[in-house]
Amino acid sequence: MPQAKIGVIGGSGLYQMENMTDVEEIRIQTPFGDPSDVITIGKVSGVEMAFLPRHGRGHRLNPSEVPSRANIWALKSLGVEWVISVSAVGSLRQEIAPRDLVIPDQLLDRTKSRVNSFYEGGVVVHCAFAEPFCPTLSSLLLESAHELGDVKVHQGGTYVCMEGPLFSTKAESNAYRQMGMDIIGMTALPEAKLAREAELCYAVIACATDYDCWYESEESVSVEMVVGNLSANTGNAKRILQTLAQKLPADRSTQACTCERALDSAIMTDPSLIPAEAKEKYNLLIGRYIS
Ligand SMILES: CSC[C@H]1O[C@H](OP(=O)(O)O)[C@H](O)[C@@H]1O
Ligand SMILES: Nc1ncnc2[nH]cnc12
Repeated sequence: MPQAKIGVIGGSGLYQMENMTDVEEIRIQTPFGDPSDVITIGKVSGVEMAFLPRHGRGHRLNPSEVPSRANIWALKSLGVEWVISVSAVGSLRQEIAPRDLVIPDQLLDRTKSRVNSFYEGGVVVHCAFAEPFCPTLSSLLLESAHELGDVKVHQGGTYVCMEGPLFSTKAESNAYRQMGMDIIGMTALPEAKLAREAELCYAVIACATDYDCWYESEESVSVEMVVGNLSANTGNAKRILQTLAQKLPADRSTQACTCERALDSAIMTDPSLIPAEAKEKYNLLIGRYIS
């Protein structure tokens, strides 16, 4: 099986990476079903990268249907350590204009019907999630975006993740603004939680496509508006990934982030009481802690 250290989950508008060379498509099965689509492995700036379109090619899966457990598991099984999500978001702040990029540093969960954890069936795990995005990866993304020179990028901000698939009401949009949220989307959760449970470094390039529906002098969000602004944004996201690929350190243990050891002291269940079948099932994620 080919391996890659970098995984990219493409969101709305990003279904393939044309700047990849030496590409190979692989279909991966996981204990949590099939990922959103085949995974393309290839080289970007000479570095191995695995690419997975979150909604499937042709955008067939709505945000609630995205098989996040299978997606994160599949990337982990390829040896991925760094996961970058490219995501379309609405802006809840005047200063974050459509086509700007944001590297968020906080998350608020407003999803209602998603499974948030890998662990069940006799394995209980409580990971720290105070810092939901990897600070190392986020700052390298920011640095890469700044180096492009012609992209407006905002450092930090809170991403509120709603269930969807309908967009928000004006009451909701204004309430999120009053709560201090900066951008809104439908997909960073449970992805970020699952990445943490799989000890992956995870960060988001959020591409602002609209002002949601709070801004009285602007048209409310529509798919047409999102798609119109996305083509410029996804092009910039691809350029950032090209720069980032050359910056990622070979060894995560030298970095300040603790993502690589997120399960240290997080597994509550007495290993001797974990059922043999659960041990086998979760070997990829927790084998080194329970054997
Ligand atoms: C097409 S607009 C709504 C859709 O776009 C975002 O998806 P993604 O984060 O995968 O880029 C948003 O979360 C919604 O799923
Ligand atoms: N306004 C919005 N709300 C939720 N998800 C979005 N994705 C892009 N724009 C969005």
